[in-house]
Amino acid sequence: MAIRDEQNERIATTVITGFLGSGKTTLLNALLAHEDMRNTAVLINEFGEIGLDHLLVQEVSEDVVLLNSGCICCSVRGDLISGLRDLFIRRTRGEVAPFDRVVIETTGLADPAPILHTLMTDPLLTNKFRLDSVVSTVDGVYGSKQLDDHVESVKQAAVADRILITKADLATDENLQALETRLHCLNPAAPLYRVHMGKVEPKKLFNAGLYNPETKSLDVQKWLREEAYAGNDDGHTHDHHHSHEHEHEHEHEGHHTHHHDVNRHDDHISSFCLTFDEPLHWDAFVTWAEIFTQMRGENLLRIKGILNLVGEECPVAIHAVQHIFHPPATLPAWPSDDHRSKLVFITRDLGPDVIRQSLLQLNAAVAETSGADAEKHG
Ligand SMILES: Nc1nc2c(ncn2[C@@H]2O[C@H](COP(=O)(O)OP(=O)(O)OP(=O)(O)O)[C@@H](O)[C@H]2O)c(=O)[nH]1
Repeated sequence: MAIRDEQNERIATTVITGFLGSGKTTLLNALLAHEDMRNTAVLINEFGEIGLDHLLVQEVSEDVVLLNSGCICCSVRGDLISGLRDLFIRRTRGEVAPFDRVVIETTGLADPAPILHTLMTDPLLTNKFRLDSVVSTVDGVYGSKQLDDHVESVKQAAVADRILITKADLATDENLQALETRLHCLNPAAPLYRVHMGKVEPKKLFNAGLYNPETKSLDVQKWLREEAYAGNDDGHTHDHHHSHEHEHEHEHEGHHTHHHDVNRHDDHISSFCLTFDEPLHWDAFVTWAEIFTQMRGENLLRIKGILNLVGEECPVAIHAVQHIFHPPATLPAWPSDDHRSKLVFITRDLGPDVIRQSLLQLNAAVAETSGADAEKHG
């Protein structure tokens, strides 16, 4: 599915999130030393905090350095978003190398959603940058306890495209497998990698977005990964029916059962895929999205989908993080012969039935109104 070149020109952006002390800085330091990070700009809050000194080779200006790997490292005091704009302006003026990827570390932020929302909706940024991936670090030792105690930790795992289990060297295999099973339930489509002192090939963390720069095309199947939600479809939340089979590329796979504790935050989380055989009316989907984001925004963690719309030949991709939707993208063609609408959800205290029924009801209402209008005018 080839697309226009301007998609290609937007700068791929990766956001690194994760609980306090879960290994974000260690990951970043390991990444910065990697030569595949050439052409990458990294935004961090403060150089001081991260201890980069031994890596610095050339100071470009007070807050920008060029590393051995060729990577540009930029420290931002305050707002990461204005930092991103500044960095882009410097790139345009030739003051820094023409990087084609940005990695943002969200130190000190419990919830990555505000940054993701700005990246997804700020017109100045969406023109120049595209959100490619969200990477979450989860502590191999304390991760389970953090999922129990802190809902932010659950949200960080739910919005991730890639999950890195850190400090695997300090945890037992049994604990790691239980943690992996739990994370896989929370977010079935995100590949899980165990890492030691942040060592991971950078390319494993990138190219999770809809646009695949290798093929210069939109790769819906790789992006949606609805097959990962198999067994959770239509009415089966993970509490009851989630398959513990790990279908994806774990570096270490686990097939273990775990014991449920009723108070665990992630026992309130469901992940599922809804499929609609009949085309949907765009007005019905928009009304549904408005109602649910206003009334149940807190319960939506992530939505991705491909829609078959009445009157449209081509599919439309939609993507939301919590209550904020990305601008919808019309794709140039269907990726396969399967033209059904598919929506994958990660939700909190919100099951698939109410979503399916409300969307179908709204769709029937819009169909009836448009049918009546057509009759009136015909
Ligand atoms: N043994 C071991 N220690 C690790 C590993 N990854 C990180 N650590 C240690 O864990 C501690 C916390 O790691 P950081 O990278 O600072 O974590 P962080 O998420 O950046 O922490 P904040 O910025 O405070 O949120 C440090 O002492 C690291 O050296 C690992 O894979 N193995």
